[in-house]
Amino acid sequence: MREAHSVEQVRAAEAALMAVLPGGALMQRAAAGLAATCAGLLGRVPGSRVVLLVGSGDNGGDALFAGERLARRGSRVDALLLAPKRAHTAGLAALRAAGGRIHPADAPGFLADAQALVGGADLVLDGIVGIGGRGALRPPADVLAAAAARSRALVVAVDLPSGIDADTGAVAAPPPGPDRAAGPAGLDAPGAAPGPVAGAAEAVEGVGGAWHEAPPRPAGPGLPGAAARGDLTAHGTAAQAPAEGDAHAVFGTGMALTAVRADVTVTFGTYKPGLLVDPGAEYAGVVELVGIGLTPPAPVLRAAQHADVARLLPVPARESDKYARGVLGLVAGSERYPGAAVLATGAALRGGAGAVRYVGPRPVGDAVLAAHPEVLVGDGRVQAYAVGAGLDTGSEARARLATVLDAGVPVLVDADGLTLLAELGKSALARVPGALLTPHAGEAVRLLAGLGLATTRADVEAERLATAAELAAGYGATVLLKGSTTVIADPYGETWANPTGTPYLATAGSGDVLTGLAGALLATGLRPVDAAVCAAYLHGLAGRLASADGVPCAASDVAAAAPRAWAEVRRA
Ligand SMILES: NC(=O)C1=CN([C@@H]2O[C@H](COP(=O)(O)OP(=O)(O)OC[C@H]3O[C@@H](n4cnc5c(N)ncnc54)[C@H](OP(=O)(O)O)[C@@H]3O)[C@@H](O)[C@H]2O)[C@@H](O)CC1
Ligand SMILES: Nc1ncnc2c1ncn2[C@@H]1O[C@H](COP(=O)(O)OP(=O)(O)O)[C@@H](O)[C@H]1O
Ligand SMILES: [K+]
Repeated sequence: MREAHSVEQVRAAEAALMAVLPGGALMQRAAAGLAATCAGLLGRVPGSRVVLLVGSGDNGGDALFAGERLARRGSRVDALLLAPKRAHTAGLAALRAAGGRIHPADAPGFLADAQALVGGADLVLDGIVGIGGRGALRPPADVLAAAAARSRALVVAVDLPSGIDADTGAVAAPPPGPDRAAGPAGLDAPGAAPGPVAGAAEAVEGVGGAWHEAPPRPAGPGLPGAAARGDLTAHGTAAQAPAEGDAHAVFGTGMALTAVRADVTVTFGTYKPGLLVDPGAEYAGVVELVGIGLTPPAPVLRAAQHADVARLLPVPARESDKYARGVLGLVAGSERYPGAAVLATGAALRGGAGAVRYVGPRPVGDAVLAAHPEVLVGDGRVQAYAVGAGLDTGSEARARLATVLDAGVPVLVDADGLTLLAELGKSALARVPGALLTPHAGEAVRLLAGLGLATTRADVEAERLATAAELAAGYGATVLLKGSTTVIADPYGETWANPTGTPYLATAGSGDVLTGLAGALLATGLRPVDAAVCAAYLHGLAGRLASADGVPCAASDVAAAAPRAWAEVRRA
């Protein structure tokens, strides 16, 4: 399991450790781990070209000391000091002593030289800001972040990609204005007002190493799954990329980034939530954790791995029968949307329950039976309900929802069921012993409106953790908020980020498949939060398997791949 801690928790743990260690020891531990990862990525260290982007705080200090270690092993190291007067003094002296070259941002011609160095580097180390960062990158860091994204160098972020919010994963929008001016003293200039934007185009696995079957990224020399930079379009900048060193072209086309896009992030002591949640997770690339001896308290966010899910997945006992394994009642589909019922039942049959009972209009039941003859049709006893996929919002749907919410068993509410729930308000869940709500961002907006809170889809997408927690507390239910990073929050404060998935899951009916899996797991007796964590994980993995080699998949392919996902998890 990956555990993430807030900046406040990291600072407290760091202070406790620093009180009993000699000065500078923590930074040396961090720098040693960082240099070791960089050396592994470079493969051959002597003769390699390493460029350090050095900001004004300890994040820059880490980069300088790691640069010192690489210089001593034969790398050519160039440090670009973005705030020369405030660069880490001891780190600077150490790098100088090891033969590193220092380039202060207030030197004439700095920007053009800096871009040329970044363009020719094998590895760029991003030590601009770490957990002390606030808002968008300031000039000239923003321009150098863009240069790093264009270059063929591997970009390694120190602790976290500069510019992402460590606690939320939000990436600030660029400040308003036609072109961004950059000056030598730019990093000391006032910061931009933060405002989140969605992450850009690259498809990555989110949390590196979580995957036994990594996505098809070209492998770097030393770290399996890490990308060797070769494809400019991966960073969405190739079409506009100006010639290296052409500062005018850079400013003329507004080529600046509000955050660094890393291939690899080396983070210290513990994961930061922003590394596990998009858009930050996408900017972080593959994340490596370097232990520095911190002992932080309970995490604010967790991300499951195969073994965690394997421990939770139900296994039938020797003398189980289908009722003991759990029966899911699926209240889904309508004459208008019969497919949702067919998809959800198909997935539910692969979700570990003993039986799936379909409850709904007769013609839909016939369609379900035609596709899945093993489904029971009609009312009967169940251990959990899943209600809402393709249900419609008319009077019949309302009556069905009311019956389910009164049945005294755990209930998963999805899609149209959520629209109706938002109208009814949280009191509608009063008699449900364990509710699981599975909104996408648009449905989350409606649910928040049901609590009297106005927001937008963009705000939900930028603040996924806060939104899920707010809904969980407001409705007294577990909430699985779907999206490029699916996050899960229960009403007692437990929060998870799902590390599996692929943008190929953005296909019609994919949410119905998730409903089927999660509903079945709920019926087996898992706690709603555990059912949600397992279902999201399996769904993401199944999506990856169904779209292997970049072949688009349909939602029914995702359901069909669920047993393979299950098997892969179990093998762990
Ligand atoms: N915690 C631990 O256990 C350990 C922590 N360690 C390391 O320390 C790091 C934290 O160091 P830190 O506290 O010095 O802050 P840091 O991230 O360098 O940034 C602060 C500076 O950045 C500036 N700045 C802010 N926003 C900006 C922006 N948008 N764009 C540009 N600049 C911006 C800000 O300037 P100001 O706002 O004051 O003008 C200030 O000067 C941590 O991430 C890890 O790497 C390890 O060494 C060992 C163990
Ligand atoms: N860009 C993306 N990356 C990864 N997963 C995604 C992405 N977009 C959507 N998904 C996943 O696909 C599913 C879509 O569900 P939903 O929005 O309910 O679709 P539908 O209503 O068509 O079934 C969710 O599990 C969501 O997390
Ligand atoms: K950084």
